[in-house]
Amino acid sequence: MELVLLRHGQSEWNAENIFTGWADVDLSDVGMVEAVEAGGLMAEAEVIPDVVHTSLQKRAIRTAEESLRAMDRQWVPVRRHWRLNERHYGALQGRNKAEVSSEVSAEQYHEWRRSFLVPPPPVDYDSEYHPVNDPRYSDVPSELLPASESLSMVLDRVLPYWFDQICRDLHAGRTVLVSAHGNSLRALVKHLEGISDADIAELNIPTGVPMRYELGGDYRPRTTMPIEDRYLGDPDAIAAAAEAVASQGR
Ligand SMILES: O=C(O)[C@H](O)COP(=O)(O)O
Repeated sequence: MELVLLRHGQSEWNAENIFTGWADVDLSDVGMVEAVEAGGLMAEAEVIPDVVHTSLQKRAIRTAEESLRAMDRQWVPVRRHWRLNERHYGALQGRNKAEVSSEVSAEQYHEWRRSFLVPPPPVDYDSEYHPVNDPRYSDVPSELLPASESLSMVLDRVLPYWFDQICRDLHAGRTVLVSAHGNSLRALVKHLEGISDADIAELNIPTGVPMRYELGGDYRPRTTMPIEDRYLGDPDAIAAAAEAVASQGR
C-alpha cells in the first residue's frame, strides 16, 4: 500500500512569517511552483496517486490540484475534509511569529509551537477566526470545532479520518496522496512512526516536499528508516528547508 504525504506549498502567510492555522490563505507564487515540482517528483518516483485527500483550506487544495496537473491526473478523485485542516493556532492566528516570539519567553514560544499537549490561547467565540463563524463548517457539530488546538487535539481529530476514510482507500489498493498541513501531517507521522510525545517536537516538515510511505497490512510503515529518507527530492535542500521551519520566529 502506497501513501504520499505532502505539506502544501509555501503560502502567502508562510512567506510573511505569520501564524496561519485555520485562516484560509492562498499559495504564494513560490508555493505554486513548489506544488508543480511536487507533482514532478512523484511522477519521477513513480508514485502516482489514484485518490487525493485534502483539507478544506485552499493552500492544500491548490497544492493537490497543481501537483495532479503536473502529473496529468486532474481526473483523480479529490476528497476534502476539515479533519485534515492545519492545527487551529488560536489567538496566535494572524500574528507575526517573530513579534510573538519577542513578547514571550523562548520556552513559552516553543511550547505553543511544538509541545504535544499545550494549545495556544483560544480565540473568542465571536472571533472571525472561530470556525463556528465560517459557513464551510456549518455541517460540523459546533462542539467539535476548536478555538485553539494542541498537536494532541489535532491527532485526536485526524485519526478518525485516517482509519475511516484513508485506510479504506489504501485497503482497496489505491495509492493515496494526502495534501495537508505542517501540523496535521506531523500528527499523522507521529501515529505512523510511533514517535513519542517528546520527540515529535523535533519534526519540522518543509513545504511542497512529498514523503513516501510503503505500508503493511497493519497500515504502518513496512520498513523503519529515518524520516529524511522518506522525502522525495534533494536531501540537502530539504534539510535546510526543515531547519528554516524549525527556526521561524526565533
Ligand atoms: O499555521 C501555520 O502558521 C503554519 O502552517 C505552521 O506553523 P508552525 O510551523 O509554526 O507550527
